[in-house]
Amino acid sequence: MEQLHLPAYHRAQGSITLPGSKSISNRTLLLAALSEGVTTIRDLLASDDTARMLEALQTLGVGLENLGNNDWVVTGCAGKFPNKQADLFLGNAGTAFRPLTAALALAGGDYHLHGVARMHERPIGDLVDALRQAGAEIAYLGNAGYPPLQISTAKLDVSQPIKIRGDVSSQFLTALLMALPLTGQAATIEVVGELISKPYIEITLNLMQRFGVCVTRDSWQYFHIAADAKYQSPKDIYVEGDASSASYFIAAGILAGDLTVNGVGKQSIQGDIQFAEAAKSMGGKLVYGENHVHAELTGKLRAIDLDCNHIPDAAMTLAVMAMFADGTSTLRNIASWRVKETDRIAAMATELRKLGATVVEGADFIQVTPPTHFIPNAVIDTYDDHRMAMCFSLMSLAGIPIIINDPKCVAKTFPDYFKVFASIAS
Ligand SMILES: O=C(O)C1=C[C@@H](OP(=O)(O)O)[C@@H](O)[C@H](O)C1
Ligand SMILES: C=C(OP(=O)(O)O)C(=O)O
Repeated sequence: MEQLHLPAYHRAQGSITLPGSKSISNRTLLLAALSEGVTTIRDLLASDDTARMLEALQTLGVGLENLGNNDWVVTGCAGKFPNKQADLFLGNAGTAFRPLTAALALAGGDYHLHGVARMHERPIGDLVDALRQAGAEIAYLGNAGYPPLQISTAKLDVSQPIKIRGDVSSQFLTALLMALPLTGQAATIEVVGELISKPYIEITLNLMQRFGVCVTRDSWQYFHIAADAKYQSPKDIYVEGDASSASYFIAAGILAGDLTVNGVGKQSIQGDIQFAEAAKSMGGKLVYGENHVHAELTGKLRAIDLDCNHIPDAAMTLAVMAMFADGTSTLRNIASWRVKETDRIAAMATELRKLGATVVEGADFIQVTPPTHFIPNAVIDTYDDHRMAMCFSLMSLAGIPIIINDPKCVAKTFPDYFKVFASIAS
């Protein structure tokens, strides 16, 4: 297994420019394909997750042109995918797998959707249950409730409200929302139970509107799509920097330096920009700009006790920052960590303990008490989870040498992470 030895750094200085948002990139690619017209997408993320979406759209027969410099041209097919039969490998990309499941189930055709082994352990039953209410034909090819899936053409009927659970993943609601305009019928969604990761639904609604479909809603429980809803290309659309990726460099500035993070700012449509508020509550010294955040050395941090349901990805960065706080920190309402790239509560607890931390893990929380003495040169397992690798790199900025196993797992959303990290660390 490849290992990356990070030495004891003591300074993070300079500026970095973020890659495009994964969540915005994959939504924008799919919405452009579901639209009439040609869309030029600027600053698209180039990573494993977007590569899986691009490959899938190409296999489906959607016109794609790479202009270089992360700019792409998508020739929309209005959801009438030219290829009605396809085998789609989607890796571990939740933002490809879930939305494509819904779009293909409602567009019609014979499609085999599969991914890496971990994707076949990530639940999708709540989305399949909702799509089946609309008449979709979806079969589980492995364990019930999980990928891989076989989708077949079906006779759809969305005349009745579609009930969907949102307490395992918000991506199921995202997927259903984005796909329903394909039916050409008015449709109502009723969310059953608590909806998690709500800011990602805001991203979905924002981008659907950019592509001409306005969803009316009653808070977080009812969403309505009109019969004449039809996606139209906005012609040009820019992808803002990834706010989850920003968290690592905001934390780097707070822990060791004087760092400007370009690509996200107070105008960001991403929920993970609220990581900055959480970091400030720990004492982090931050200044927002229109399209950047500046972070500087803060010294001892304050421990926090925070409901992190709105920032599930960036909350992992808080868990590592908690190692430099003046007491025990608790990150709550993060049950979804258990069904992501790995069981993130278990993984985070296991790896933080290797550094000497005392960690209590619950069904939906993690409690971190920093050690009095850090254990140097800990060998960190990353569980094929990009965020584990990126989070733990931060330890080195506090003068703690650390070894990261399988560092290339960052390719899921940030292939150049360690190159960018090395450019600011000293
Ligand atoms: O909709 C999205 O783009 C995402 C939603 C979140 O997942 P959950 O809704 O499952 O928490 C987040 O963890 C993921 O990285 C991206
Ligand atoms: C959970 C994540 O990804 P996804 O669900 O989109 O695979 C993530 O990027 O942390």
